[in-house]
Amino acid sequence: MRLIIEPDYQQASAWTASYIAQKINQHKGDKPFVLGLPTGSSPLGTYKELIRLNKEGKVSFQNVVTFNMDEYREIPREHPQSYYTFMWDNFFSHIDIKPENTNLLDGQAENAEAECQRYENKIKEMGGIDLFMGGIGPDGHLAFNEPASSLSSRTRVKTLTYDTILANSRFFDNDPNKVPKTALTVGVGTVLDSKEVLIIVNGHNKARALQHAVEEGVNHMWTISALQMHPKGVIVCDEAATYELKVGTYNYFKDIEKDNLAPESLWK
Ligand SMILES: N[C@@H]1[C@@H](O)[C@H](O)[C@@H](COP(=O)(O)O)O[C@@H]1O
Repeated sequence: MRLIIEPDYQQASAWTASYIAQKINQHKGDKPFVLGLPTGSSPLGTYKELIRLNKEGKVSFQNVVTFNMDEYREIPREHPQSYYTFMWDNFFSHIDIKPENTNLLDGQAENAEAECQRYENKIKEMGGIDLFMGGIGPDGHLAFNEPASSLSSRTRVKTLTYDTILANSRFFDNDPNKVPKTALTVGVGTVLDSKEVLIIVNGHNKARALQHAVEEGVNHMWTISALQMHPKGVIVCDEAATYELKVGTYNYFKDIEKDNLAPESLWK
């Protein structure tokens, strides 16, 4: 696993966006580049940077297909807090992606199981995900794979924990009762099948999760820790998220990454 420690959120976002843009630009062949995407506040800075790079002509999404991680059930996709709305408001409508190349789970599907299977099949049809970007919750959940989710899980319906409902209530007038109680989510196994996985971890409230992800063993109570099993896992974090790491761990990753060219230098 690589751990990239950037001084602050803005620089972590710039690093992530440049890395993704570089991967898209390096992609060869007729097959589109397949990108997995998250919602939440963690990726917002990355989306802003990718929009800028797209507008400056440094990266194009014409040959990119996206799959989002998750979607709430119980609210229609037109709802201001649906992940569909989030993606169009914060990313898709600002870049040159073809609308038919964006994939999101249909949270309103009557047959949720069939919808999840359709999603898994579609990912397979596209040849798998080249790069899955993600964020994590304070309890280390990846997508909506709450603590104790199977680390080989596939796309399915999940019930949200009260912690997650509370954390996400900030988008629902701070009222936990307004937060959907269930969601459709890709599984940990779905994410791990991607050729590469990049997770953004920022802020003090993620420090405990980062410590478990990096320093503790693989454990279903911290589903992000499954990244340790991935041959190409990258975590990009800010300084604030490192506060629970041992000084030795922090110094180790700072040291082994110090000579690696930061991808943002490509754009200067
Ligand atoms: N399902 C999403 C996750 O995919 C996301 O990583 C998490 C953290 O969100 P934030 O980035 O806003 O802290 O929130 C939700 O629970």
